[in-house]
Amino acid sequence: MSAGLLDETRRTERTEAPPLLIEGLSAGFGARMVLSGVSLALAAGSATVLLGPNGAGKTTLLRAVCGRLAARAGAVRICGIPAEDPAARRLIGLAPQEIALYRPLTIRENLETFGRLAGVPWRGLSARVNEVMARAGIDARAGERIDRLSGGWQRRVNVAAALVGAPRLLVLDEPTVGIDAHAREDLAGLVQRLAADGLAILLVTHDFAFAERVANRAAILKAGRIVLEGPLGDLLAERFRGRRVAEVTFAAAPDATRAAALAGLGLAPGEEPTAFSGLIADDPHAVAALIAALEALGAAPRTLALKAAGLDALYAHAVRED
Ligand SMILES: Nc1ncnc2c1ncn2[C@@H]1O[C@H](COP(=O)(O)OP(=O)(O)OP(=O)(O)O)[C@@H](O)[C@H]1O
Repeated sequence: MSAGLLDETRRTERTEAPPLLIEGLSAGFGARMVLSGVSLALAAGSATVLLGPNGAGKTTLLRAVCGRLAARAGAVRICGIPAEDPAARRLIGLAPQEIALYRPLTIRENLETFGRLAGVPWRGLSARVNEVMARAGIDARAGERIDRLSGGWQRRVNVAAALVGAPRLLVLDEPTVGIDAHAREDLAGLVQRLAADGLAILLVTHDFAFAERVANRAAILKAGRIVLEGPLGDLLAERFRGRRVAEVTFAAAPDATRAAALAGLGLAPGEEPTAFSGLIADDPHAVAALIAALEALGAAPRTLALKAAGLDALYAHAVRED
């Protein structure tokens, strides 16, 4: 086979290989293993949210994906290329949690710099930067310095910087930290467009509402293992068919005894001390029975709302289960 044909064959293999394939990955630091037997595949055009409690190993997994942590067992491949190969690194766009931009430089200057770092040749750089700015909706302010931009704009540029090298896999680490609702909507739209363009997206976030807007798959990591993974709609249907989430608030925070009694009714504490929620059957009798049980406890609810189980319920369910 000629060298040219071999190159062509390799290229074909690479384009057909999934943007991210993790198989049986175990990795850690020194004697401490953090990830055990993690497998995950991301197809082109899909967006996967990776969730997990603090310390579950999300950042460690991202490090392995970016080739910055060697596998003890298993493998990570980017479009078929081992993650530790520099060629794989060039196929990944990473938008880190901390805004990683040159503050005194303009948007355009930042993107040109990131383009050079990502190996974009000089000749195509300007056109590539223009294309990315248009895609990210930031071209109108191309000449403005980063330190003059709002948090929301800085986030958009942070994502755009990850796109200049024309990656196949985009990794977004907590992209909604520090931005307002409007900027969050803009960002959600951008991520959806990027997935529609064929990028594979790996999103790490604690922002369930954002994740629900943009992700079509979810993976939940707990103590270094994937405990749940699949299409979001299927995961929700499998676990919550015929049930809804009842969100209850009380006039005052229940004491420990009453909280224990509420737990007995399947109601777990929410973020506010007066808020509790739990799953109930999706029928009017179940609601009436819950209200009667609460009244019997002397804990008549101030409000009771029913909603479809979403990613937050799925996460709570998966993390609680052993
Ligand atoms: N450089 C390191 N050396 C030793 N242990 C580490 C190192 N980095 C992380 N760990 C440990 O690995 C475990 C997983 O950490 P990791 O940061 O991957 O979790 P995480 O899911 O990203 O958590 P968080 O949501 O808090 O960011 C933790 O117990 C952490 O202490």
